[in-house]
Amino acid sequence: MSAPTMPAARAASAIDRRFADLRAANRRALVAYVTAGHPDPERSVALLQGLEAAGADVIELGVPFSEPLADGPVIQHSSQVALEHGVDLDGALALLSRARPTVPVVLFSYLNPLMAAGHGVLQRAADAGASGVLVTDLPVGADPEREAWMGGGPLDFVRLVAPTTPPARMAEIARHGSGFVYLISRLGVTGEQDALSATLPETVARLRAATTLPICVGFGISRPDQAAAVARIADGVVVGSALVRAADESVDRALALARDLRSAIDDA
Ligand SMILES: O=P(O)(O)OC[C@@H](O)[C@@H](O)c1c[nH]c2ccccc12
Repeated sequence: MSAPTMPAARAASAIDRRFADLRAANRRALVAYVTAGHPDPERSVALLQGLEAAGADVIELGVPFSEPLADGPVIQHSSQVALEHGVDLDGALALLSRARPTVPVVLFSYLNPLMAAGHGVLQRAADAGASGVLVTDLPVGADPEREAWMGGGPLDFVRLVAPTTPPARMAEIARHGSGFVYLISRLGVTGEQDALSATLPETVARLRAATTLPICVGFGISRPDQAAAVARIADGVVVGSALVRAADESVDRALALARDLRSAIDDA
């Protein structure tokens, strides 16, 4: 059984508008992942506020979770640190509403914290300033009722496609999402890699044929040259672990990396 398709008449969201503006300017998005509450709540707010000026077009705000199974060591550690600072889903929303970044924010969460928070959580997230939600462990068709909940609320529902996803399934996934489609560049967990997957351009082309949504690629992109290579084939470049690792040193380090990624993407 598959989940209901997104309503066709959905009004343009902040994410839609951002990608439309980028397309009109022939630019690609820098999508910056940070973990809420990492390296500590104060610096997390500073990071959220600084990322736009540093060139981020969309922020993925990770909700700290005790079993982050899709995440590699850098993001796992950041999640642990944030939890030690007492930042959970409610804490993440509180930090977001304090920071109020003007770029669209996608709340990145495992299903469990959202379930535990109950039905009003999507509206609370929207009130705190989120424009979208991505649930890392809720694939299309897995749980139509919960998917209808996620997709039927005030937030864009961003879905994940893997390099192994067959073309027909890519189209189905995209139909059940909104905002953009997140293409995982390779199998495995999050984390920096020396080389991009050689088959990435073909995978992006296949996804392109399956959807009109913007395509953002993440997993293993950490350096400006890698970001530039992805910017030549996709609509957006997601960088997580490299920014989180830089934030372990300082907020300035992370913002400097964001600026370097931005200029590489613009020059691509
Ligand atoms: O860390 P990387 O390799 O740069 O990849 C981005 C990734 O961290 C971010 O989008 C993300 C964080 N946690 C996730 C869980 C599933 C999918 C994606 C993610």
